[in-house]
Amino acid sequence: MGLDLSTNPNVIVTRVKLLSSNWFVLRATTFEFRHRDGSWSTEERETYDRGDGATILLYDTERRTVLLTRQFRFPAYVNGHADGYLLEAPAGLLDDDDALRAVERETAEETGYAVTDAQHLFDLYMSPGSVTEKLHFFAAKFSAESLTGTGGGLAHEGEDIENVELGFDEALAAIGTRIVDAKTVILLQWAESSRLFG
Ligand SMILES: Nc1nc2c(ncn2[C@@H]2O[C@H](COP(=O)(O)OP(=O)(O)O[C@H]3O[C@H](CO)[C@@H](O)[C@H](O)[C@@H]3O)[C@@H](O)[C@H]2O)c(=O)[nH]1
Ligand SMILES: [Mg+2]
Repeated sequence: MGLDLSTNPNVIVTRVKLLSSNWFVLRATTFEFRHRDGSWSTEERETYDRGDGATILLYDTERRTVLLTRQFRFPAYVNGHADGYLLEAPAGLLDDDDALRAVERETAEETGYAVTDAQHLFDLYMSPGSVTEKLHFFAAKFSAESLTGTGGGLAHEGEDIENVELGFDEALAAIGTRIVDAKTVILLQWAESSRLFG
C-alpha cells in the first residue's frame, strides 16, 4: 500500500516496508519529495494504519447532558495518565462498515443506546504525522427510550466500558483536566460553538 500513490507529482514512493502487522499495520515508506524550491530529497516515514474511525456526541438537550464513556487506555497510561482511564465520546474503528453504520454499531456496543438519526459533522485526521486514520464525527440525541442494550464493549476484545452521563457545562469545564481525549474535546466544543444547548 502506497506504491501506487500518484495524485501528487511532487511525491514518488519508491519502497514500502512492512514493519509489523501484529494487530494493525505499521509500515516504513521511502519516497522522493520535491521541495518548494524544486530540489528533491529522499524521505522515510513510518505510518501506523488502523483504518478509519467514527465517533459521536450523544446529547440530551432537555436534560442538558452528554453521554460519555470511561475506559482504560493503555497508551495514555504509559504516557503518564495516572490510572489510564479516559472519559471519551463513544467511538470505534470502521472495520468494513461505512462511517454511519460503524458509529451506530459502536454506540450500541459501547453504550447500549440505539442511534438512528446521527448527524454527520466533519472528518478529521487526528494524528497526521504518524497515524493514517481519518476520524468521522457525528452527533445524535439519546434518551431513556433509546437504551436497548447493555453496552460495555466487546468482552472478547477485553473491553470494559462504562457510561458516564455528564452535565454539558460540567463536561465543558472538565476540558483539559478530567477530559483529555481530543475527539471528545472537539465534539464538546462543536456543541458549544453551534449552540446545541442554546
Ligand atoms: N489484542 C489487541 N487488541 C487491541 C489492540 N489495540 C486495540 N485493541 C482492541 O481493539 C478495540 C478497538 O475498539 P474500537 O472501539 O473499535 O476502537 P477504539 O480503540 O475505541 O478507537 C476509537 O478511539 C480511538 C481513540 O480516540 C480513535 O483513534 C479511533 O478512531 C476510534 O475512534 C480496543 O478497545 C481494544 O479492545 C492491540 O494492539 N491488541
Ligand atoms: Mg471504542
